[in-house]
Amino acid sequence: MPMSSEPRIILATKNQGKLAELRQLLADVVPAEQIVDLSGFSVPDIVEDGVSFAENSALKATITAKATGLPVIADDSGLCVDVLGGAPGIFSARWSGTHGADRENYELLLAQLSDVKAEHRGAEFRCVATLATPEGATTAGVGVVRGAITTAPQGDGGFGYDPVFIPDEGQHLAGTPRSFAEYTAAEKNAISHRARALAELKDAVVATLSS
Ligand SMILES: O=P(O)(O)OP(=O)(O)OP(=O)(O)OC[C@H]1O[C@@H](n2cnc3c(O)ncnc32)[C@H](O)[C@@H]1O
Ligand SMILES: [Mg+2]
Repeated sequence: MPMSSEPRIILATKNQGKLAELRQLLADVVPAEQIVDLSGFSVPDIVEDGVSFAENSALKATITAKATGLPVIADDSGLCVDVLGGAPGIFSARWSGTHGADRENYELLLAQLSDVKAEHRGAEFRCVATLATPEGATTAGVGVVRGAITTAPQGDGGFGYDPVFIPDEGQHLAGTPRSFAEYTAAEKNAISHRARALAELKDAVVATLSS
């Protein structure tokens, strides 16, 4: 890999929470100064009209790579609740009707689940991360983390639905069950859907940057 501080890979997300996590998750394979966000690039507005995380993730990555001429990583993700048949799913970002209204989105979800007993509150975060080259090649990684929906928000960290999601794997950590919004960044990055999707992509990222 050339020792250059030129941007070499773009993270194609407008979500600041995702952006921070993706930067941390790539830190072991790409020097920080070679990873840039969308600011400074002219990319057409992307309509996420796919019907799966995979389709929307590929749309965001391929359109951005073609528009910028650089390799791109995009992430499409969301919360899938068992008793809602997998909703909000691909509609997670605008479940309440307003895109990116995190509090309204999780409050609506909690209201919808208000009569659902603890044993039926299972859910999972899903993420598909796509690496696209300007030539149109794509590689995808998929990640899932299982957990349960709380009855009230817990914690101020993270973003999106983190205050209402308690990961099953958190049970080995000390103390009462904590939501993702009560995890440190490192704790969340150790088990998250996004970390797992990125782990599947890392070899392809290294190969693309060294070609
Ligand atoms: O499309 P981009 O620009 O990447 O940003 P976005 O926020 O619209 O992202 P998505 O279309 O992938 O929608 C994903 C939504 O799912 C939620 N979400 C995804 N990962 C999450 C996580 O790790 N913690 C909490 N909520 C998450 C969050 O509310 C996001 O807005
Ligand atoms: Mg989006």
